[in-house]
This record gives sequence, structure tokens and C-alpha cells, in this order.
Amino acid sequence: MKAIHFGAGSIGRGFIGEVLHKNNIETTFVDAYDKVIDQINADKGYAIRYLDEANTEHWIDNVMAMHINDPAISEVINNSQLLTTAIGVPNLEKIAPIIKAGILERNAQKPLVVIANENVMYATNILKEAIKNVSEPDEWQEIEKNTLFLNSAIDRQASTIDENGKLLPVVEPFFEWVIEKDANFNQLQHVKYVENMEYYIKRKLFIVNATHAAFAYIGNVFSYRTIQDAMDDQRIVGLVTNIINENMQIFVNEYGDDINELRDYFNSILERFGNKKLNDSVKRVGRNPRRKLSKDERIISPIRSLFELGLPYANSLKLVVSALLFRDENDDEANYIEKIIEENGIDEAVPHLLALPEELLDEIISEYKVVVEDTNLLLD
Ligand SMILES: NC(=O)C1=CN([C@@H]2O[C@H](COP(=O)(O)OP(=O)(O)OC[C@H]3O[C@@H](n4cnc5c(N)ncnc54)[C@H](O)[C@@H]3O)[C@@H](O)[C@H]2O)C=CC1
Ligand SMILES: O=P(O)(O)OC[C@H]1O[C@](O)(CO)[C@@H](O)[C@@H]1O
Repeated sequence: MKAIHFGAGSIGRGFIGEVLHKNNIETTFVDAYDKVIDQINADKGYAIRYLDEANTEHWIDNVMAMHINDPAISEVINNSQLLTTAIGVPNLEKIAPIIKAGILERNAQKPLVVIANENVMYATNILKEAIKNVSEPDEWQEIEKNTLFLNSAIDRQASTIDENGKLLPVVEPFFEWVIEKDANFNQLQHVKYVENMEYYIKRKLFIVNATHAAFAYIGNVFSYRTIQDAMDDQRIVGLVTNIINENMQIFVNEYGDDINELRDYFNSILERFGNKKLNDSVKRVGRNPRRKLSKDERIISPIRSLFELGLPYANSLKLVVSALLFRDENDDEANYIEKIIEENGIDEAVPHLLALPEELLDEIISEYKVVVEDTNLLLD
């Protein structure tokens, strides 16, 4: 099988690329970053490093790379059976016209399978909609006929270091790639096929990503540099546990999950995130706070569910306040939030920034005012 993958970053090379390699799939990476493209092509492969005891390295070959502006992308799409992405949600609409053109030029017998792998609810549906938006009705009819769009949830911590001039993905040993079950695409090994995709995406966002975001934003309030430093502060671990205990109730109430199994799942996540070798900065994990504070995302969406279900959410509001206080001068979204608060004051900024019922907005404003006076009160 041949695949084309958009986004040769940490997850693209450090996770998707590795699983495709284990399945003997020949993969072409597409990226906008010349350095990574040149490296893959010059070395005819790339290394990934596991952050395990021995720092095991794995060599991924049977790969090549091309630039996003390369007109030959259509030909590669034509020769591929699988198209995957791990490029960042906002970039899906940028690559949609390229994918559209490729699918329309495709003359293969079998439909192309498309799987977008991004931290968001139903990433593939977002990509599908973006492709539809740039297509004429007759083109879209053709595309729908020849494409199988499958949603996914991905879980692995991956980042990239520059070592001896090489961009090296460093990853935790753990990974989970969950894909929507479909009788026409079930041949990949090292993948979990499921029917109830919504459950798995929510579990990833509301437990794994929410835990990570909480350590990043609360850690940042207390000036910790890395997630692992923040996790050494038991007061922060206590608050994050309280936040996630609230989120777990959604799974108990909506899906009938066993609370003890959820606690075990959370503890396994703490163990993964605590891996000191990750040395993962709160700035990387907290990146794009505006996206993370949006309506259907890891922080606001669980609060909306808790509110609707009549369940406690007080600790989760502290996470919102911490996210509003996230500062990183290199992050446009953090700068935007800071500017809106500075220019309008917190009372006006909060309703502008957050899609929550008024009652909750008032509680967030009060909590914010308390915390800016004395950050330690966040942990009370
Ligand atoms: N890093 C992680 O541990 C995890 C990341 N994810 C998700 O995976 C996705 C990718 O994340 P990372 O790999 O961490 O990001 P990254 O920044 O390391 O990689 C993204 C890659 O996409 C490329 N890119 C961006 N815009 C492009 C465009 N318009 N055309 C061509 N190439 C473009 C960049 O040059 C970069 O190489 C995100 O949606 C993230 O939420 C999900 C689970 C874990
Ligand atoms: O900012 P993003 O792209 O949503 O990703 C944030 C983080 O989510 C994780 O998937 C798990 O929380 C990380 O490994 C990743 O760095």
C-alpha cells in the first residue's frame, strides 16, 4: 500500500509515519518546511527516538518528502490508497484545495481513504467540509463517490529536537491510534478500530488533553518551565486531579463508565506525562490558547456538559482562568487574549472570548479577579 501524509512534524513522523512503516506502507510526506523535506530525501529515511530507559532509536525508511507547492502532489495522491494528516487544525482548510485537485485527478479503481489526525472533535469531518467548500457541486459528487472519510483519535506525546543538525522526533513509547470502523478499511496493524468514535475522541480531549492543558496553564501561572516541573508540585497535581475528577463524571453519566476504571486511566496518563525525559515545555503544550478555549474544545466543552448535566464544575473554571493568564510572546493567540483583556478589562473580555452561559462567565470573572490579586488562591 502507498500513503501520502500531510505534516512531517512531531506526530507526522514520530507517530503516523512509524505506524505506516510498521505496516510496510510506502509513505510520501508533504510539508512546507524545506529543512525536514531535504533531510528525509537526503537520508532516504529518518530516525525517531523513544524516551524509554535505553533511548531506543528506530529507523523509518521507505519514505520520501515533497513541498506543499509541488505540482506532483496530485500524482502521488493518484498512486496512494491512503491519505493522512497531522498538520494542525487551522491548516486543514489550507491543504483542502490541494487534496481536492488530487482526488479529482485520481483514476484509481479503489476509493482513497482519508484520515485527519488532529486534536479536535471529528478532524476528518472538518477536512471533508473544507474540501466540500472549495468544490463545485459536480466535483463534490465525484469526490464523495471516490473517497472514504474516516475519523480518528490519536494519543502519543511527541516533540522534535534539533540534534546534530537533524530534526529528530522524540516520543514516549505509548501510542494509541483509534480509527472509525469500516468494513472497507480494516487492514492496518497497531490500530484500534471502533464504532463509537465520539466516545474515544471525547475521552482523548476531555481526559488526556485536558490533563495536559491543565498542567501547562496552571504550571505557567506558577512559572514552571516544563510539564514535568509542574507535576513535581503536589498542589498543582491536586488541582489537576480535581479538574479531571469533574470531567470523569461526564463519562460516568453519559456512557455509564466505571469510575475506578476512569481513575486508573487518569493515573496511567499521570505516569506518562511525568516521564522526565520528555522535558516538555508548558509553552508547547499550552500553545494556541484561543483554540483550546473554543466552544467544542478540551476546556470549555466539558464545562458545558457538566453545566447541562447539573454536575460540579468549580475546579474546571480555575482551568479557564489559568488559560486566560497564559503568556507566551511567541504565541499569537496568547498575545490576542492578553490584548483583549488589557484593552477591554476582564468583565468585557470574558464574554467576548468564551462561549459559556452568562452565569458561568460571571463566576470566571470573579475567580480571575481573585487570582490576579494572589495566584496562590488558585490552589485553595
Ligand atoms: N505533538 C503531539 O504530541 C500531539 C499532536 N497532536 C496533533 O497532531 C497535529 C500535529 O501536531 P505536531 O506534530 O505536534 O505539530 P508540528 O508543528 O510538530 O508539525 C506540523 C507540521 O505541519 C507542517 N505544516 C503546517 N502548516 C502546513 C501547511 N499549510 N502546508 C504544509 N505543511 C504544513 C509544519 O511545517 C510541521 O512540520 C496537531 O493537530 C496536534 O494537535 C495530537 C496528539 C499528540
Ligand atoms: O496543542 P495541541 O496541538 O492540541 O496538542 C497539545 C498536546 O496534546 C497532546 O496530544 C496530549 O495532551 C500532546 O502530546 C500535545 O502536545
